[in-house]
Amino acid sequence: MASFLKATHFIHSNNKLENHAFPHSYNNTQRLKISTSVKPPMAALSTTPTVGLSETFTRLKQQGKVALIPYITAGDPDMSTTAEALKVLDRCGSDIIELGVPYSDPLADGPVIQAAATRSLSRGTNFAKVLSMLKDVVPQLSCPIALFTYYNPILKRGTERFMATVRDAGVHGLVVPDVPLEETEILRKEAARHNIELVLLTTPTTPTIRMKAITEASEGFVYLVSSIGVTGARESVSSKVQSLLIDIKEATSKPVAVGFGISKPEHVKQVARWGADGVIVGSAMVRILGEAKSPEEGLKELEVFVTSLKSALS
Ligand SMILES: O=P(O)(O)OC[C@@H](O)[C@@H](O)c1c[nH]c2ccccc12
Repeated sequence: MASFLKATHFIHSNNKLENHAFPHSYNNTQRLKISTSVKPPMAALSTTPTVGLSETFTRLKQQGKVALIPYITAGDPDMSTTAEALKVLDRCGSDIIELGVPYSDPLADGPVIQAAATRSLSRGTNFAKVLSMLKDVVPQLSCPIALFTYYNPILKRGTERFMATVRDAGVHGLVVPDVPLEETEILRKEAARHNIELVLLTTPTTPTIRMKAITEASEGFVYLVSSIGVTGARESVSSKVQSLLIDIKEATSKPVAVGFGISKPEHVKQVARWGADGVIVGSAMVRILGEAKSPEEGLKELEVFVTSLKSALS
């Protein structure tokens, strides 16, 4: 519990989101061995076997493409719509999907995602239900899933059991925003052992030395938070992102995806032009599903929206 309290305190007191870094506890060669020797059980049933996050970026880079990474909250408006939404997003060219586990105290989220989490929880969504939905749906997807969760569900289950469970559901990546890097060592170790790529975040206020440590420890990609504050659509993307991307790319050859406030095809184009390897769009997707007149309408609107973002990247 202590580490969770410290983690939440970290966000409250600094009003920012980032991870700290320890030097890598395992190297790339070891990592490669892990990824080739451990095959995801669910992917074997899939028509198009999914590859992990970093491999997805490698393939896209070879084609000169930038990854489109939508985020949605599981269980909003209901779990079967989430299952359908994952299929729609996949079919419309998403390269990775970030799926959020709803949490009652989502410190880093703005009003749209907070409201989605509240609705989802009030319908009875819990971690087990999200995982059982994923077990069904992941074999039908061609793109990998990065599960987004606050630290609490991990703490409750224990890191080892948590990683085994999410891996068993076919999840490839994990984003945990409320654990400072100093406390991610066990998470990273267990994630690597279960072939899960643990994505770490850096923000505009992260000092350079710390940013470097974060890029070194991050797996799959580096998540560049475009602006301080909480998630939510914004009018424009801060032009600071361009220089942040230059700095990060000087520090690492790992792919960098930008998120926070990206909600329009123009934003996506701009961020791609600045050299990002991926763009993450959350609140705009969540709003569509949450505000639609019916789940069917929401899915239709989601399809139109994600298609417009995808074509902005081609
Ligand atoms: O909602 P936005 O502004 O488009 O940002 C992406 C974001 O939704 C997703 O990655 C995310 C949802 N909740 C978070 C909390 C912290 C960091 C990232 C996230």
